[in-house]
Amino acid sequence: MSERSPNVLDEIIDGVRADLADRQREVPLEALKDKAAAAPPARDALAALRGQGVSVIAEVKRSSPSKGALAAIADPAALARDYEAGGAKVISVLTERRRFGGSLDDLAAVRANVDVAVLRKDFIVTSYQLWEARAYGADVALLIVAALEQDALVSLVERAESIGLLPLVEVHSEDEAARAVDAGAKVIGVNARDLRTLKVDRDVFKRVAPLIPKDVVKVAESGVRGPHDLLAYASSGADAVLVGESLVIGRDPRAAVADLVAAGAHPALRQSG
Ligand SMILES: O=C(O)c1ccccc1NCC(=O)[C@H](O)[C@H](O)COP(=O)(O)O
Repeated sequence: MSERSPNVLDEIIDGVRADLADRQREVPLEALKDKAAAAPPARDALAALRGQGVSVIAEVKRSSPSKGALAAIADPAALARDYEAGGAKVISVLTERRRFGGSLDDLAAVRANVDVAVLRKDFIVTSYQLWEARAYGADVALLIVAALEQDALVSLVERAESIGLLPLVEVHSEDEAARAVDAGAKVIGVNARDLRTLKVDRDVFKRVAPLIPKDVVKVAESGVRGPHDLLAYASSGADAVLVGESLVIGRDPRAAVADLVAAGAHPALRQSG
């Protein structure tokens, strides 16, 4: 990446690379590929996200750099089942350990206990992590444009698709959206949170979404506190919203997802699925 001062995203990625080096020493790539080959086939997240209404992607999130500890989540599979019962189309599992308290075991536990597609939400910088994602059951993998040079982004999009993962390519600006489109992303997430500064600006989606082609699924990420935020994102063209914090800190995650799903199902929101 170009010369700039260190920021939160860089710090997270430094930790991710250190943990990754440990795992690569413990589990050779060939062993991971064997595990991926033995995993159940990937679920069709693209079809789920292209369905009627605004889809809800509900996230298993214990903590975050912006807020610290959010919820203990002793049983991520139980939380994911609640999300699914509320109508979530995809479950997002944060697998980063140091700042989010997640793990690949969380991912596997969630995938084994729901019937919907599951997203590995992490800071993916090598194809090894994509093989891990598939080996532990993920159907979708997050690729963050701000964390990748363009050639790396293109090659990770291709590698993800070649091993059966749907890449969700995350952007936070017009330039990043252009890079995601050039990389061939079928699903683009516009994150309201600037991962370098942690500032949340829900208007970013409104600015960036018009630059994304119509046939690409648009996911509005972060800052959804309830149905009113989903409706605002929907009015700017969101096909789906990705929600973490407000679900894990609430008393009834199933009802909270159901409320979002009901708001997103309003026939006036979308002319076609
Ligand atoms: O959540 C953070 O503080 C954060 C900081 C740095 C990098 C990523 C971060 N979060 C990942 C996400 O994008 C969110 O977990 C996801 O979009 C859900 O957001 P929210 O509903 O606001 O929890």
